[in-house]
Amino acid sequence: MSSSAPTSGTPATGLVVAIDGPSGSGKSSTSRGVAVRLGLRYLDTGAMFRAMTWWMLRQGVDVHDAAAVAARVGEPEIVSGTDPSAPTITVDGTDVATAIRGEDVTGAVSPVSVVPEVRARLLQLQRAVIAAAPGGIVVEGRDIGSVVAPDAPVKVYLTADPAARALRRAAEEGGSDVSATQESLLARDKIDSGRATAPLVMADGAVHIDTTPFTLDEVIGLVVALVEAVEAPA
Ligand SMILES: Nc1ncnc2c1ncn2[C@@H]1O[C@H](COP(=O)(O)OP(=O)(O)OP(=O)(O)O)[C@@H](O)[C@H]1O
Ligand SMILES: Nc1ccn([C@H]2C[C@H](O)[C@@H](COP(=O)(O)O)O2)c(=O)n1
Repeated sequence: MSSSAPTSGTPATGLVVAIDGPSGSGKSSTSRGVAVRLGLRYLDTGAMFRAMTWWMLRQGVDVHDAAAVAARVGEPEIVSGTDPSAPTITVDGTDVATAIRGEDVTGAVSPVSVVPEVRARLLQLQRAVIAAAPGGIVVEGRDIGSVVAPDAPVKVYLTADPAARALRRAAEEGGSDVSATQESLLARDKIDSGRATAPLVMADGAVHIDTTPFTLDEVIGLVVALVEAVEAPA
């Protein structure tokens, strides 16, 4: 683990644990595990970008036309349920939890995510969810520690070797092609890190955990220890 300098200030809301990192580094599984162990809420911001993308595709919007995407960004109602044992996501009342994991959405989410109007709309929704979780929340994505909740008292940046990430993802998907999976992860990393607005970066004050040698339970334990250290009385 390594850490850069801490930021100053505390959030106006309850405890926020910000977890960022590249695709397949273990953000969702770690965040849910930490939230369950600590009795916190959980928000998957990637699911919100996927939900927006799902809606654009369904409306026939050309996802490579940023102006066309920006023009429609205010229309869908995206609602995230924050129970870490059973997170939900709906668009205009339709459960899209399964649909947003399809190849069509995965292939289109990067161009939608770079559109500044998309990021601005989802940032507003993300901050509203955080504000509605006064007991504390674990929030995961790409820009949580840098943009969404820069004052979060616990910030974690998860990574893993591309080969480990591809193997884990392929195993999850029932043995899909590992090298194709790795290529797709790396392509999304490149876009996420290279975009002008809210690129994937390790936020100031974040603790870096390379999860490659650790089991999921071990990584959850490391993050829980970081939270407990922050919450312990001086
Ligand atoms: N430390 C770990 N050891 C082994 N497997 C892990 C570990 N962390 C996560 N995994 C597994 O790796 C896969 C990817 O994890 P997860 O979906 O949590 O990553 P992610 O960073 O949220 O991905 P994405 O950004 O694409 O949503 C899952 O099958 C998960 O169970
Ligand atoms: N805070 C976030 C969260 C996600 N994205 C984008 C980048 C990803 O490729 C895509 C899907 O996220 P995933 O489900 O893989 O976590 O959404 C983002 O730009 N900012």
